[in-house]
Amino acid sequence: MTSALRRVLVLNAGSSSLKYRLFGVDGGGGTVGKALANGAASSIGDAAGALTHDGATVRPPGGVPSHDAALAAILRHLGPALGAATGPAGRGRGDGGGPPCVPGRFTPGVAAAAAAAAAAAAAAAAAAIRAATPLAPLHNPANLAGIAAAAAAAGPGVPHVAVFDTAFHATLPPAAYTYALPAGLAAAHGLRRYGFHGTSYSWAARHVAPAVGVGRGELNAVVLHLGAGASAAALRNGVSVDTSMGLTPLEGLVMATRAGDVDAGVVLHLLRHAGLDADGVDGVLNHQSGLLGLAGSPDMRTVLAAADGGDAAAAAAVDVFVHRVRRYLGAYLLELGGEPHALVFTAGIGEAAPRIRAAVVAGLEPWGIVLDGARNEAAVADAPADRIVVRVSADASRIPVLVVRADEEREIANHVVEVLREGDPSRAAAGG
Ligand SMILES: Nc1ncnc2c1ncn2[C@@H]1O[C@H](COP(=O)(O)OP(=O)(O)O)[C@@H](O)[C@H]1O
Ligand SMILES: CC(=O)OP(=O)(O)O
Ligand SMILES: [Mg+2]
Repeated sequence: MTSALRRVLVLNAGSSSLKYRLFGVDGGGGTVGKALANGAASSIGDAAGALTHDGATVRPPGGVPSHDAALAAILRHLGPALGAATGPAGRGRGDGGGPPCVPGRFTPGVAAAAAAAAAAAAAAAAAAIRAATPLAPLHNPANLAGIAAAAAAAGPGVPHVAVFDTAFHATLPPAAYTYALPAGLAAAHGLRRYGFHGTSYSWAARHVAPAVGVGRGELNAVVLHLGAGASAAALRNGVSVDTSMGLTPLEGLVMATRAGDVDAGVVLHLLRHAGLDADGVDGVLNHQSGLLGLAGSPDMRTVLAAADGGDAAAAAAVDVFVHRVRRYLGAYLLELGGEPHALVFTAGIGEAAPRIRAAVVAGLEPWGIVLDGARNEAAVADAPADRIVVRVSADASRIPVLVVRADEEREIANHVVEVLREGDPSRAAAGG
């Protein structure tokens, strides 16, 4: 059965991006192989929005207005490759045909979170994902559109798999996932911390463990996923034991447009005294806050450049961003007993902003964290393109500081191959 699995198309919708990758599958369906096509829509909703296909970038006038528009453009571009991969309509995986189309990274419904597994995205699953959209309003609609559009493009008989961004955090202990709300109310509404960016943490664990010479099941690490959406996680024995995002991807770190942690009293104050209703508060906290709210741009590159140019608000935004990351880093170092195998930076800012890395670990030498200035400045731009883990700490650092090139698309494909190899998606190994 699995020998027919030849291609996996991954669609990965972030809050500001829609990345895609078409993978070949090697070893009779067993392992994810070469990327056959690769690209992204970036800065969606911004005038600077762009589409990149296999390294060539085009900037449509006015940008890329929405995830729907991004998806349409990507499928238009992929048309020939998809056709070649799927063969005539109706030829599915079972008869030598096409790719499972894989819209990735959903937030689950409550039941799916408890089951903690990647799940088949049949119509019922799509309905469950739709029902969970209030928990991930920035992500689920884009991924649901991905299912529909990919189904239309690939034709019948091609399996679709949803990989849940929360599944990796199914191991959170109750002390970490419980909100101190009335227990009955919390149970009735599924109010608990779920955590997100699981695909990225799963990828980081897969590669950091061998890099520091331990088995994946032994790895203790603090991982900082700093992208447009940002979160932190503490991994003990290879699994998540704490994370900064909560019921929704709004809690925790300062993000591009999301506030992260605020006193819940702020919400009440805005409702009672600022003339806002629930949608208005949603708009403020999810879309107008974070770097955008503090500094006028959601893009850390712009904010850093403005800070360099003497913009006090931009400099303050960087300080708030870093302060919040350090608060979680300190907590997670304590939680892991002070001596994890690694401190890991990953995602857009984590990979490409040496200054942010340096600020996050400044003064932590007494805690065994010593950056190497030159390595930090060079990473990861100067590392070979196929190097996933780059060390930026000094040799004397008791805790290695590593930068991991995030590859959520390949990790999604890894999970898909695992799911389809199992045959029964509901028995899939937790991941994503
Ligand atoms: N050289 C850089 N310096 C600082 N920030 C960067 C750099 N390159 C990218 N970023 C930031 O990374 C973020 C995007 O990260 P990414 O993980 O791709 O986001 P998404 O959550 O949309 O997947 C953007 O906010 C951008 O500002
Ligand atoms: C879950 C989440 O916030 O994702 P992203 O960082 O892609 O916005
Ligand atoms: Mg992301």
